[in-house]
Amino acid sequence: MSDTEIESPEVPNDAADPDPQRNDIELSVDGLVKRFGGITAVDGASFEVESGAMTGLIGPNGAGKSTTFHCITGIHRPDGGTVRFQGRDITGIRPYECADYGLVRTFQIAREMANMTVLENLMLPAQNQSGEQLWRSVLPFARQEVEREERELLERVWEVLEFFEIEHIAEEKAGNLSGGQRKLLEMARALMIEPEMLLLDEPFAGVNPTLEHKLLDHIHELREEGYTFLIVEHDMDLIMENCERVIVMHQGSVLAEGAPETITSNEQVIEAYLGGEV
Ligand SMILES: Nc1ncnc2c1ncn2[C@@H]1O[C@H](COP(=O)(O)OP(=O)(O)OP(=O)(O)O)[C@@H](O)[C@H]1O
Repeated sequence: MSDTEIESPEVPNDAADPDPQRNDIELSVDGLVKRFGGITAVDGASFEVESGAMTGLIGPNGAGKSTTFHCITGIHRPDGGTVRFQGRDITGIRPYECADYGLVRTFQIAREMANMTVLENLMLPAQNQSGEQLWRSVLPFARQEVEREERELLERVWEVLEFFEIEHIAEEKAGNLSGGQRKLLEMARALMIEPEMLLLDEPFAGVNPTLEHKLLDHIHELREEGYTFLIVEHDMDLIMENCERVIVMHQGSVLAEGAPETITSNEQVIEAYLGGEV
C-alpha cells in the first residue's frame, strides 16, 4: 500500500466482530435482498471476500451482480440482509461514506468530467480537503496547513500517475482518452483515496488486449501490496485465470463459491450458463 497510513474511519455501527476467524474476511454479505417493484434483483445472496484476495463475481445476464455491487457501496439501500466490511456492519451505508471505511468502487468518467484533464480528475476525490474552507485560506497558520495539504495531494497524484504509467497524459482531457486509458484513469481515481478494498465493475469492458494486460498487471501488483479486489466481469476465462476465488450468482442468489477449478466443473454453474441466458 502507499506510504501514507490510512486513518481508522469513524463508523456509525462500531460493533467490532468478536469472532476472530472473521479477521481474514474483508467483506461479508449475508442474506442480501433488493427488490425493484415486483422484481427481486437480489434474493438472499450470501458470500465472503477474503482479505488480500482477488475474487471474481460472475453470473449470467440479470443474475444480480451489479445490484449486489450497488447495495454494498450504498447506491441502493438493501431491503434485507447485512453487509459487513472488516467486521463492521455497513448495511445501508451512503455512497459518500465508503471512502471513510477504505472501500471504493470504480465509476465511469461522467460526462461533466470528460472536459477536465486527467490531473484534474485525480484531484477531485480529495475535494473535501480542508483547503475548501474559506477561513483556512485566510488565517496565516491555516494557510500553511492548506499549502502542505495541497503539496501532499499533488505528490499523491503523481505517485498514482506513475504507478499506472499515465504521466504522459496528465494534461489530456479525459474525454479524449481511449477506452483502455479511461479504465486506467477510473482505477487511478479510486486509488487516490487510498482504499483497502476495490470493487471493479467490468474493468476490462472495451479495453484492447494490450491495455487489458497492463490493467491486469497493475491489479496483481496492487493485490500483492495487500489490496483486496472484488471484480464483476463477463469474461469468464479472465476471471478463472486471475482470481483465487469465484462467486457465481444466478437469479439473485449465490449458486456456487470456490476456487476456479471447482467452479468450472460445477454442474449447476454449467447449467446456469448454458441455460440460454448468456
Ligand atoms: N433500477 C432497476 N429497476 C428495475 N429493475 C432493475 C433495476 N436494476 C436492476 N434491475 C433488474 O434486476 C435484475 C438484476 O439486474 P443486475 O443488473 O443486477 O444483473 P447483472 O447480473 O448485473 O446483469 P448484467 O450482467 O446483464 O449486467 C434484472 O432483472 C434487472 O432488470
